[in-house]
Amino acid sequence: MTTRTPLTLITGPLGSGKTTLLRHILATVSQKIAILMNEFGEIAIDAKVIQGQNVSMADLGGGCVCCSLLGEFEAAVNEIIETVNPDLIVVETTGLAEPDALVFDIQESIPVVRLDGVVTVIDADGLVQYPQIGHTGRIQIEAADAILLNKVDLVAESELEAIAAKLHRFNETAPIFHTQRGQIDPALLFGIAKAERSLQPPHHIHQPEFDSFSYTSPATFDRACFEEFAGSLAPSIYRAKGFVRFVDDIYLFNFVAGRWDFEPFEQATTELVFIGKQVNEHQAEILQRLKLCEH
Ligand SMILES: Nc1nc2c(ncn2[C@@H]2O[C@H](COP(=O)(O)OP(=O)(O)OP(=O)(O)O)[C@@H](O)[C@H]2O)c(=O)[nH]1
Repeated sequence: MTTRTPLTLITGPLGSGKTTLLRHILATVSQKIAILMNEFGEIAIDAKVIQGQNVSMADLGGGCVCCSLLGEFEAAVNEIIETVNPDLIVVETTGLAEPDALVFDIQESIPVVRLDGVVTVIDADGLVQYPQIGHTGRIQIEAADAILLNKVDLVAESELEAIAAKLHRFNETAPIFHTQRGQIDPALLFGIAKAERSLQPPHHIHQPEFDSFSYTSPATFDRACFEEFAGSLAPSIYRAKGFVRFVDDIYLFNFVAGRWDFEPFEQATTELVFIGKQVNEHQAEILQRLKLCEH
């Protein structure tokens, strides 16, 4: 009998810390890992963030792996096993993905892998700002074998208890680990799949309420102008990410629910993705404001 390659699924809402966790896993796990990335925006920012780390990776393009890209997903899994023969496969889904269809597909249709666990990363700060857990968030929590309640540095201890209790109502069995920047012993994330999992195919009608658009530019940006821009983005922009070139260097820019940060990052040019509800209403204004920040 051929052995099935263990496959771990990382899911969780937009900007909750999935790529940060993946970077931590890649930095701390010695086995040969292959990564499958699925991103929502048309520019693959996360794939570029991970690429520098000398790891085999396949990128599943813009869209949601949970429905329209299932065929591509199966093909990518088969190809990565044939070409790289990894010890482990880790899949990062978009924050908008509902993982139930994917879990079903992995168990039923891809004989070369076995589901090793579903890890759901939750943004504690996001849940304080937007306490309502929507349909997609609920499915992500229900599917979890382990939940990382991440960004605990941004939230008071008393609020964390209430959030953990809320998560527990949707999933009574998954352990909840409090983390900062995904720092956790990776051993707690592998070999954790539930023995019993519903094998009903989900009736999946996925209608993401989110849109995205992107922006690329060969220009250098004025940092103060860009920071003012980031500080006054319309509240409907929940997530923005990408690379920005300032005079001194180029940075990875991450914006989630009104908070943002920069990290020096080697990249050639400025490219940004904006994600939110009805973002297209703000597209023209955002592009115009970015133009004004170009040197
Ligand atoms: N303060 C704080 N920031 C964090 C923590 N974990 C991640 N972040 C920041 O949150 C932002 C988003 O992190 P990512 O890892 O890119 O989130 P993601 O879930 O991969 O995002 P999407 O793929 O767009 O859904 C980045 O600015 C991270 O540095 C944390 O524990 N504390």
